[in-house]
Amino acid sequence: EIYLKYGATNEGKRQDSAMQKFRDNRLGVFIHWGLYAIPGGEWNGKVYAGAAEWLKSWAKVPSNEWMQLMSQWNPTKFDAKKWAVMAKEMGAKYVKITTKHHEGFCLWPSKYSKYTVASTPYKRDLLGEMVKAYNEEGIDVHFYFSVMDWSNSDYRYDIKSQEDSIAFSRFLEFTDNQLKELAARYPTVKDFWFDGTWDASIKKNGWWTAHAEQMLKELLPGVTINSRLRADDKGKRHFDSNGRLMGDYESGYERRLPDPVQDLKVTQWDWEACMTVPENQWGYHKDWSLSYIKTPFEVIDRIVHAVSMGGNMVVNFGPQADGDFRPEEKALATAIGKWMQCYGKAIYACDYAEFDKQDWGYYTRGKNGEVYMIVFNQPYSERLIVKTPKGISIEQASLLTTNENIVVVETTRNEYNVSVPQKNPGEPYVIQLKIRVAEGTKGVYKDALT
Ligand SMILES: Cc1ccc([C@@H]2N[C@@H](C)[C@@H](O)[C@H]2O)cc1
Repeated sequence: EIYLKYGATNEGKRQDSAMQKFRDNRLGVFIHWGLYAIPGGEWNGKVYAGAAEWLKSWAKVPSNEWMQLMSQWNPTKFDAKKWAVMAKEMGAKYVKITTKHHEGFCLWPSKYSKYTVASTPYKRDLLGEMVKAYNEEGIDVHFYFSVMDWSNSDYRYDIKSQEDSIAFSRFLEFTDNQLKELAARYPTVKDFWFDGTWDASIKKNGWWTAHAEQMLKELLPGVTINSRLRADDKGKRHFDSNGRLMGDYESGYERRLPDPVQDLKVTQWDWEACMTVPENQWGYHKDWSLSYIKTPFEVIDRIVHAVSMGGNMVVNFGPQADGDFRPEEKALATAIGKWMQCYGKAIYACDYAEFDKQDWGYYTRGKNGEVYMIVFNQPYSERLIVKTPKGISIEQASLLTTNENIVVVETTRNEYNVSVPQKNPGEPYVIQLKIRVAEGTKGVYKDALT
């Protein structure tokens, strides 16, 4: 054990009601919206295939030139209520909003920066309108906040001189002020998801990351903070030098997921994955033909995969500069919502089932011990193999949507063939298992002598 002043503050998973709500929410929406939506991946006639919210970097645009985009910021089609209804109909229980991305443009009228909505043709407090509208739909609001701020001349990638150190301490004070401002203006916010915290300057100031976490938790009791903010005394990030998770949930699964067989360690802590629909695009990009666009079932697979391993999934949307969403994203939200309407019982407030994963799909476990089989790959054998943990047997199985009884045949100790539904549902479907914990029953099957 190394003594740490700025290491992990939690021992194991937080068990308070705010964290339980975070966990039970399971499905979130990411909203990446900023000046980058205006050029949409194109600069001076050249279209860049990289992340559209990084266009300033790809096209090497100086900050003062980039911030002139503010004069064009006028999302006349923005309607917070429509955005909230879209998230509601998708079945999202929370929304993570980019309050400020790396570019430094603030979606709220911050008094600590001149780069805010207040200094654009569309003066309104967009963040405030979104918070109100989502909350009115019963949707929790989480704030994405980029510490790295390309618009602030005090930002430093590293601390190599006394001047760097003085400038960066001014920058950290500016950041504290913005965080306090966000907490004061929008006290219903439930979470801060920090990004832009990988630079050496932050790793050398682990104390500040611990202070920022503590400050927000004092201002907003119950608020959750992601691991990505945190660096310990030695600059170790996410997990401290003693291997303990910092923050309240692991947030390293960005556009990737843990392996459901090899990476079961993630079930020991809370975690949240986030994903894009085109591989690289978080912000609005005008040309989605440049990369593969995931189908609704491919997005749903990732949502279920995360929940089956005790994690949350946040699906990204990149609104247009005019404040509307592209048709593909509206269609995706509708398709996910339709599926969640039928099968959400196997997702919301569900967790890792501790059953070994099988080829046909994923397991989740509900609050009352029921186990769900979410079937993505129905085998030609028409039998879904289930191997139960020692001492657990299957009592009964039914199709979640119709309650149709599903035949279960025990094939050997702790192994069963669960039949597929009479009529193929034609979409990923859910079988609910009623399991029995058989205390101490002697198995009827003998081990082979080899
Ligand atoms: C290398 C890299 C840095 C930052 C990112 C940001 N994190 C995502 C959540 C988006 O905000 C993306 O811009 C992505 C890749």
